[in-house]
Amino acid sequence: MTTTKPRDVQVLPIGADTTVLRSRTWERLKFEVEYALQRGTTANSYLIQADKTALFDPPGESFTEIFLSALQQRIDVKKLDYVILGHVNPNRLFTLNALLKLAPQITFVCSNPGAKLLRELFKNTFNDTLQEHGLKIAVMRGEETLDLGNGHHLQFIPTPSPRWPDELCTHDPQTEILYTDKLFGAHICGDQVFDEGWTVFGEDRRYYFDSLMAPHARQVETALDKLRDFPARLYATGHGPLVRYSLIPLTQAYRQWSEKQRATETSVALIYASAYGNTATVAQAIATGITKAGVAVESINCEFAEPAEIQEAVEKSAGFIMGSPTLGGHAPTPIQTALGIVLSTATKTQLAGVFGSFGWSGEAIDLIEGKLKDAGYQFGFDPIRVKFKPTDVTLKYCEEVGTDFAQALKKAKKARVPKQQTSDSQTARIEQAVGRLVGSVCVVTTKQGELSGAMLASWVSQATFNPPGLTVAVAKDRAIESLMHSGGNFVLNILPEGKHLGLMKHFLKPFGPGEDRFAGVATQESENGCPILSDALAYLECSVRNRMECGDHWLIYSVVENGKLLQQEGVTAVHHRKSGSHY
Ligand SMILES: Cc1cc2nc3c(=O)[nH]c(=O)nc-3n(C[C@H](O)[C@H](O)[C@H](O)COP(=O)(O)O)c2cc1C
Repeated sequence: MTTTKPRDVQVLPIGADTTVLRSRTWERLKFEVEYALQRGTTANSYLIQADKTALFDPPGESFTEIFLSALQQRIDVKKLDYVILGHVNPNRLFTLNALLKLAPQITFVCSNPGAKLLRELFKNTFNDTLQEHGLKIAVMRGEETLDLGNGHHLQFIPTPSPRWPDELCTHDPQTEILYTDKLFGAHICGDQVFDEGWTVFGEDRRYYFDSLMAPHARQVETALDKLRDFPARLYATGHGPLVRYSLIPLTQAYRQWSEKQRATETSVALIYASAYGNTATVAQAIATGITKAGVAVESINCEFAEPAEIQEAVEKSAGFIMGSPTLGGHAPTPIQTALGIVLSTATKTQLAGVFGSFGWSGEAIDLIEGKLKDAGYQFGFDPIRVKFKPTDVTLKYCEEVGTDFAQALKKAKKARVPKQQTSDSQTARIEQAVGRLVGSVCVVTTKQGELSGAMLASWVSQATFNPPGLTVAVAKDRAIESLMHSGGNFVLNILPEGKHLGLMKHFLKPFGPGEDRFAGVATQESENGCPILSDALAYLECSVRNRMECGDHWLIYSVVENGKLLQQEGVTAVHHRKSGSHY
């Protein structure tokens, strides 16, 4: 999927006086879970040229130069009136500073928390520009409007969430374009600007939602309620295709996915603060791991949460995890306040966890760990200490930690709830019958960059002749699941009858987060870069084409691109079971 195409800016008119400028990268932009599908992304900016000129969401630093050059070919940047910010982030600052130097008259338009952050970021990073030009900011709290002329009388809708406390959507009644910032996006790069044939984006949109929105599903629902009042022909998203053809199904899907999170019985309160985004990135990876195990996450950004909100989230959760950066040898004040609330609210049966990003000493993590330990809480995992920015490997580790944490909560709950005396001779009969389905004993192996994974699989079946294809059912909470999205490669190792028990035992044992699944196992590398088990009967090199969500599993359809018999003699090991409710 990766290409070496250079970054560029794609420009297209999309409505009266309105143009989209899509800063495109075909490569993974950052080491954050949301970019893990590696399909590149677009940072979408928009320009309205009416009596006044407004620019929405200039892109981050890696695009500054090409973006400004594309912009200057279309407008006289020196005359730009407004820069509207769907959210403020440090990465965008570089471009904002360049714009301000070119056009000191610019008024920035953002929410109240956005304005605070913008001032702080300029003060810390570009104080010279601040001193020279000052910073004109129009704060939009929801009542105010901005008239650009020609009917572009903009209305603003604050949609705060723990991840983007300053998020601000904008509605233009003239074009009926709703500028939705992070909502309804996808990290995918291509020539297609709109979402015609939108079902092909289904997997990317769902992945984007799961990694970015699911941990604050409650706030997503509030945002949907607010946005419902604004007629929209187009969602002008911050990333990926603009939403024109799937307005209704995508909005419904967001509603449905959010409700599903909220209806989940077991939840984890994920309480953190993050000055520069690193702790937030770790929090996101942990949250992804928790939600994929079927446990909900209630994210709390301490800096923007009321004490009552923290208390309520802790009270209703089965476990809590706290994350903090270390700044000046301390945990930031909001973390210290939140820790006090947690200590006075959480019961000792609630499982705890601690993480944080630090530079050199990491006192905040020690402080939280020490206080929780002294108070007698049990930890679901050893504190995660990340030096500055997490790497790909660290994020995968955090995701697996999150999954294990969620599984421990589910196990504890199961132990507490007495087994229901279900009638159910009928159920038992079905399970016995389903158990008579058999499958080949296989091991799925994969390697992507520094990340690798393996899983014993017997729910494997040939699915097509042309192209040669097969399906594998992968439980949603499997660690390998996140490496088996469309475009990903794996090897299916088919084990020989009689010699399969050793490998079966090895791959069935529980692995800790980040543990090497191949230690002590003879392997060689396949053409697609994944491990082949040397003792397999045969292997198939597969490429994932699509995934179907089926209850607690993903059914993954893949095309076989290469394969070989490793042993001429021998037959396939077959897995016989007593019940269809177990593997
Ligand atoms: C002003 C400032 C003070 C810092 N003080 C410390 C410190 O005392 N000890 C430490 O380990 N790291 C320190 N750091 C490094 C941060 O902890 C590190 O950058 C971390 O990744 C920030 O996490 P965040 O992105 O979630 O805010 C400091 C960083 C800054 C900018």
